[in-house]
Amino acid sequence: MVLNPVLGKLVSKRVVLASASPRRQEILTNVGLRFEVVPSWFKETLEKSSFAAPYEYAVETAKQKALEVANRMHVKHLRTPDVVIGADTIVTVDEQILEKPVDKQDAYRMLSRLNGKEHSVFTGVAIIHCSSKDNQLETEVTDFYEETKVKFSDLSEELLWEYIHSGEPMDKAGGYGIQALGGMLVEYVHGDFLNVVGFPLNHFCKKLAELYYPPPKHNVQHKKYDSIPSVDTFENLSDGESESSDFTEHKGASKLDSSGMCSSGAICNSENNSSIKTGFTVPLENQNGVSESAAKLPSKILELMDGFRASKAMFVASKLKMFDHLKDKGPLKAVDIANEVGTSVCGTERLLDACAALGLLEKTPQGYSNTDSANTYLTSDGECSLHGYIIHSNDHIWPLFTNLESAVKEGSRQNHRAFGKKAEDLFKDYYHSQEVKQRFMAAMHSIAQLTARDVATAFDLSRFKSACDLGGCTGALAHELGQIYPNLKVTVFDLPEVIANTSYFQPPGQNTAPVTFISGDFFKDDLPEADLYILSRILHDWPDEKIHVLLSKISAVCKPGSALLVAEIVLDEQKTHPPRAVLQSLSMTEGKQRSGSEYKQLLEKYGFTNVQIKITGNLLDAVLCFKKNLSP
Ligand SMILES: Cc1cn([C@H]2C[C@H](O)[C@@H](COP(=O)(O)OP(=O)(O)OP(=O)(O)O)O2)c(=O)[nH]c1=O
Repeated sequence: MVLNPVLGKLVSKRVVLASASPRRQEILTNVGLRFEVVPSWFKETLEKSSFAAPYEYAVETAKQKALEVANRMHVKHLRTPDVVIGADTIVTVDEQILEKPVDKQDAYRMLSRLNGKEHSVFTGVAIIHCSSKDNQLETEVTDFYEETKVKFSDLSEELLWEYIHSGEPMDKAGGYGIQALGGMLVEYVHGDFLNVVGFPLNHFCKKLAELYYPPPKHNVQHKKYDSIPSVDTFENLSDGESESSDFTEHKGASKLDSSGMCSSGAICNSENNSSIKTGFTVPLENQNGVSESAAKLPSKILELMDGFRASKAMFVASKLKMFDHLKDKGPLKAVDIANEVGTSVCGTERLLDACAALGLLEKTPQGYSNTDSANTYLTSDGECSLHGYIIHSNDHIWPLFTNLESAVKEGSRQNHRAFGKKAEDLFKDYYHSQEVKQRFMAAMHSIAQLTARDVATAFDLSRFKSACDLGGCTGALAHELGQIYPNLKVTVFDLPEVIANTSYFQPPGQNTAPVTFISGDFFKDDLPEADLYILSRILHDWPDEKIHVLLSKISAVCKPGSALLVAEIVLDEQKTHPPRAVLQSLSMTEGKQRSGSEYKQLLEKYGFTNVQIKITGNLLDAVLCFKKNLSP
């Protein structure tokens, strides 16, 4: 798919859409972009008269919306995003800016002004690349706008009021929605239709192309200075062709040279570029004007080369519970931590420095202390602790990955090489060793806690009265469902040895809705009755024969109208995104990761219909489907 290289650049980044507009969310979701939605709290109250042109107002508002979210996420939630996207749509007629109407009279005033005339719709967009240095947020703003001309027919008063009473105008700039009933008012549109709906997708992709795929420097002298992106079409972009651009990518940085110019020679963001970073590598020219690749920095490859060191440093610091010690007692010197943990002073110092370099710890003359992220995610009792999963990754997944070469050669999981045992024997360990069992459950619990809200809210499940989470382990998702849907009776169905160990993981306090735990084997035993069944992170692990047994059973107990909710990472149709899922496949379980169409096909095969897929942009996506009504 030709667009992949452009949007693909955002895949590994934490992207946030700073907008409550459902249209913007839909436009970006439809092209496969994964993002979080954090609506901006910025009040759209900039003084309009202070802007020379209406689009400047829209661009500035978009920028302020995005900056507010970037700052808030950095300060309050301590989750600095990589990219924040903000947008603002306005309608202008007779040099007046129209935003969203405040009431029906206001809508009437707006629509009357547009009646029978041509007007402009401007959307300002800001793309903010964020990074955190010494706990300070650093931002680089790229912004642009798009104009579309729209002409309304001559409309009667009656029609205008009928339209206003439909309620549609209220949350829309200019008081109309071209994508729905408002489309009937419109005689013609000149320009990008999606721009009117709230997001100029085409220009956005061109901007990304300009940022991530700057053309070679030798174009510089001859290129006209304008604000039009230097890459006009995407057709010529493919990952193969863009190899050199990959090598010149710098995290969170637009491609500007030290003069503030795009390497294309276009003045980057002549529309308004609020920060300019210097020192980017641009291809050098030799005396013949031919660009050389001497200065290219393969940052992506260097990052991958070192990635395993970074993972292991975090794993070992977690395993030695250094983050736990620092949470209780920090700041501490390396020698104190070494004494507490029983490690060498020099080794501990190196490990702590590595963690500081990775942004997990802060180092001051008083010693080392946890960053807020470390407190939240890396301590074993942190609010959203990932400790269990990290230990599982260190003890179980790491040894498997060190045998990846054999796994690829043989096409099978490498338990025998990694642990000196066959898969069946390892499974016996799981049965017999309390420690192994608890470690595994803690791993599942930490991931389930982190993903539960996304899964529980991916669809409106309020119509269901009872739900059964098959393989629901510690009940983390079940509790979240109970919180969100207080009338839902939730049951967790899992193996007896799992159910016997769930008490340790139950949330404290009486305020949570009760969850019922029932033990059984979902491949063999009768399933509890429910009108919503849930399979969260189950299907990707099992081979087709087992999935056949499981889905046949669920389908058989599901009454028509009952539903099945599947939570998995849904691959794109090319099966190369998101990378997390693709890399997980390398564990070589007998199961596999699937794309949206593969899930649809699979579920339809077992009598489910109306398959809906929600890409959450986070760790797990969700698929909801309904048991078909029996044919009459
Ligand atoms: C003209 C027009 C606007 N719109 C919408 C797009 C925007 O959502 C809205 C303009 O308001 P905005 O202030 O741009 O956006 P918003 O309030 O919906 O969301 P946020 O501020 O959180 O980003 O009008 C349509 O949906 N159809 C149309 O035809």
